[in-house]
Amino acid sequence: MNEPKIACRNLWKLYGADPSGFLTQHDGRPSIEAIRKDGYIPAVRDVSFDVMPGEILVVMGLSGSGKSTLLRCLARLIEPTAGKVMFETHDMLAASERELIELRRHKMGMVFQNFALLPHRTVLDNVAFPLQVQGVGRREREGRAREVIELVGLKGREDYYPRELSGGQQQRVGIARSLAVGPDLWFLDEPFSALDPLIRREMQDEFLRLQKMLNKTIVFITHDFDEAIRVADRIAIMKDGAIEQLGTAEELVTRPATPYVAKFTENIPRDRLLSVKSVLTPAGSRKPAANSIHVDTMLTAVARRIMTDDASIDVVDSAGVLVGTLDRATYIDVLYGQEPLQ
Ligand SMILES: Nc1ncnc2c1ncn2[C@@H]1O[C@H](COP(=O)(O)OP(=O)(O)OP(=O)(O)O)[C@@H](O)[C@H]1O
Repeated sequence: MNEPKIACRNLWKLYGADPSGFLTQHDGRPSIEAIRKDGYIPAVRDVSFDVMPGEILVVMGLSGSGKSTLLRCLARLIEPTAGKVMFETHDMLAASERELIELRRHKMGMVFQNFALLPHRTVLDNVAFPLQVQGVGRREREGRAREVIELVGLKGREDYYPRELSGGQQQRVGIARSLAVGPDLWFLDEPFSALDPLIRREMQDEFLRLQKMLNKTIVFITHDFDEAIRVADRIAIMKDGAIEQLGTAEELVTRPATPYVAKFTENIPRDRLLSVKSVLTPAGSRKPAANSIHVDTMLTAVARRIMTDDASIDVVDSAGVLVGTLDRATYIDVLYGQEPLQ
């Protein structure tokens, strides 16, 4: 059985006069109304989840919903008010300052939206910097830095200064720097939000390419649903410090747990997320037509045929058995929101 890389249980972070005392007064589970009434700010509210090795968990939510605070509580850059965070076998909230520094230096990588590069150091020195802090000798750290610089596509720019690079290139330096220590766990807080849309997409591709090779465990914050859909294994949607729902993009869209999630996801282009499975009309048992399609086909891939062919389409499973049919009316209703999904 695979153990989670991060397990977080009943995590709270309240801002205000006496958050711990307030939580105790309310048996550790105050309502949002009680929190507001007493003037506390619910930055993180009773959050529990696991992130499995190699998984990309995306955290989404409106501004102020608690995404950054949650991420920082996981690394204990912010002290949670209550709860538990396990990173592998390490109890993060019981760890000493010294252990925390060691864990952050050796096992965690962090990338934030303002790349925070050192302006008077070259690309090579910026990337090698975390290794220098670890006390790694010059030859070894520069060798490692060159490797990750090549990995992020910046070979040849080792001697440039940050001001001589574009925004996207600077962000690559930030990514290379966070990778230099070979972290197991990668925290990314809106890493691409300062970039213009084309470069942003390029960086997402680059990120996915890297992740394919490196297979890190990642917690990734973004405001942008397009970005979330591209990179996430699962998505957590936060509101007022709590996780409203955590699931795959398809689950959030097809089975929203709350009206808030339904509203939050209503503008996601469904054809990119949903497969034929979500729009099947039952069919009896008969021999499927020769031009039938597989049940896992994405809706976007059948758009042309649906629009040009008046007949409904037979849908089969991997064994070639008829599992239902797909017709134009249901397809349009599901995609354009006329029909609740099954
Ligand atoms: N040091 C602090 N003192 C008081 N309140 C704080 C502090 N830091 C954050 N907050 C509050 O906690 C809540 C969550 O903030 P947080 O920065 O985690 O939100 P976010 O979802 O990351 O927002 P954004 O998308 O704008 O970055 C907000 O209401 C914020 O004002």
